[in-house]
Amino acid sequence: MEPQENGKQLDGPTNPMVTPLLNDLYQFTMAYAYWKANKHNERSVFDLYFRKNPFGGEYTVFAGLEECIKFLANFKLSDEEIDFVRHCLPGSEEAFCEYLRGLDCSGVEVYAIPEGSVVFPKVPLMRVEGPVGVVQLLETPFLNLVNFASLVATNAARHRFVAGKSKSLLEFGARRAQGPDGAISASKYCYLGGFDATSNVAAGKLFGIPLRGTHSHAFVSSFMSTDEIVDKVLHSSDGKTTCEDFVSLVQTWLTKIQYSPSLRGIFSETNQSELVAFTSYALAFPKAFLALVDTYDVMKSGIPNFCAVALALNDFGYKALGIRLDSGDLAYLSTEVRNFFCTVERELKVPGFGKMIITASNDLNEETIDALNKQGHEVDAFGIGTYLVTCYAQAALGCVFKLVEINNQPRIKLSEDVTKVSIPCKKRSYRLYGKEGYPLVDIMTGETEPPPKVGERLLCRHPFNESKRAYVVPQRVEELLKCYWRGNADEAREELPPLKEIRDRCIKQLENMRPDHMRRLNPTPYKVSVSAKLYDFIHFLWLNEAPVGELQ
Ligand SMILES: Nc1ncnc2c1ncn2[C@@H]1O[C@H](COP(=O)(O)OP(=O)(O)OP(=O)(O)O)[C@@H](O)[C@H]1O
Ligand SMILES: O=P(O)(O)OC[C@H]1O[C@H](OP(=O)(O)OP(=O)(O)O)[C@H](O)[C@@H]1O
Ligand SMILES: O=C(O)c1cccnc1
Ligand SMILES: [Mg+2]
Repeated sequence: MEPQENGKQLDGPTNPMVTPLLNDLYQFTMAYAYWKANKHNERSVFDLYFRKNPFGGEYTVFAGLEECIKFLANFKLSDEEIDFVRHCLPGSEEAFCEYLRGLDCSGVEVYAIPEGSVVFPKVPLMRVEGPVGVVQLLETPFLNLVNFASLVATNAARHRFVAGKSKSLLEFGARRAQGPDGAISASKYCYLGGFDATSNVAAGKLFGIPLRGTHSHAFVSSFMSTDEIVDKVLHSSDGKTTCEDFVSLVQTWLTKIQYSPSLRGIFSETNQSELVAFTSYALAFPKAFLALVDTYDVMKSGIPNFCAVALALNDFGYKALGIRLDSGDLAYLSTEVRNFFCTVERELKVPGFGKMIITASNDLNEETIDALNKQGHEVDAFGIGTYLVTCYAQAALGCVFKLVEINNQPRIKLSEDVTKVSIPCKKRSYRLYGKEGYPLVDIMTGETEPPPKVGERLLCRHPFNESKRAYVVPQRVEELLKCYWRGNADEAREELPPLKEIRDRCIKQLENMRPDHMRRLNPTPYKVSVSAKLYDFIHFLWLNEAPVGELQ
């Protein structure tokens, strides 16, 4: 099989560790047992879905699909891998190796909700069909590729929701992420979920994500004296004039600020080595000067030092970018800093100085941003690491992969816990939109049922709770599952869009949700339903498969 996308060979997954062996042993033992029983080519249908929205919310962002399709398109066991699998299955027959050697995904079909969509519990994100021997081997890699991707994309979307549209959100997590893949995946999917940029250079190169960053305390504390600045020359931004001694110019500005009537009193002496560090950074990046201002004291040292350098740059046609705060009370400090910048703008008549960018970082998460909003703050950009990329508030999404049909026979998995009962049958799903343009309900139907029609009243039933049902007259009907892989068949399938397009889709869908589903406190659950026919069938099969107990 030639893995192709519109005639082009599809690359493999981003992480070369994603191979058919990135699997649980039991997938191979089952594959062997299917093969032994000559069942391996039976046509199976599996649904990949999750049961509960993460982070106490009522929505989830679906991510990871592109990586799954790239994995599928390149699914092939090497001879070395086959030898290892054989070694793991003592007593297995040599002929099984022949089977594994010929194994690929040419007989597999994948229908999925487009990546970046807002999705809900129980509705299949992916429907995977094909010979049970090979589809069984897709369970673990697919779940691995979707679970963290969707969790971290949802976490990013929630941070965006609380920060608001106008703030810049920067992902700073590489140092704290769970290993290299945790870092790369988090950068990719935080961008998908609505972040603006990452500090992770590898992710910038791999996915074209905008790169952003400031500098650290090490840079500030590494400087000790003015003598360390050897080259003090700064050419103006238009190249027409030259400042021979930028260090002295900065010092002159610091003195001016010190004697400015409205600024006097906020500070007296600033830390000199910090000033040297800022000056040196400005000489390296005159067009993109920014400073971390909390190494010694934000208001008494960092801010006046920063302003002295920024004003000196301004004399030669450069506009400084802004500052970063990395400790202390971020609401209070950002407000104080903004006031200071505005006073400088007014007193020293430097237009735009008050609009300098204030970036905040330091163990930020949804709650702290919410608290800052409530207190009032002047932060323009949030740099977020640990809580975002490790998904500190919830360890896993809990996506599962369940058999719903084999040889055209619907299958069900029962459980004492009704939320864990699977919804049988090869299904279709639709999103029904109401009069106000919001999605109202997702509905699953049997594969052969006629689709819901615009303007036609339809009964939507809770899959397990008999009394929960509603009539819906959809104003728009969107079929959710689209074909992303059809083995070798030439028939059209969906393209894999660039990451930026997936991100745009995600942002648009999140904006189009009814606000009560999105709020942080006690959000309204979005309705997920089945057709009347599917409801009846689920309960018929349930009764059929559940043994009747006997009381004695
Ligand atoms: N106004 C605020 N309201 C609520 N939380 C805040 C506010 N300002 C900062 N925070 C958060 O409070 C915590 C403060 O962290 P911590 O107690 O470690 O102090 P720190 O400022 O980092 O001190 P240090 O300089 O000693 O590291 C961080 O998680 C930060 O995001
Ligand atoms: O959301 P976060 O996990 O805080 O990610 C960002 C943090 O990473 C950097 O410093 P680092 O944490 O390495 O050092 P620090 O704790 O001494 O600031 C940066 O200064 C932020 O504080
Ligand atoms: O660029 C930054 O400011 C940055 C990057 C990673 C972690 N903390 C801060
Ligand atoms: Mg920190």
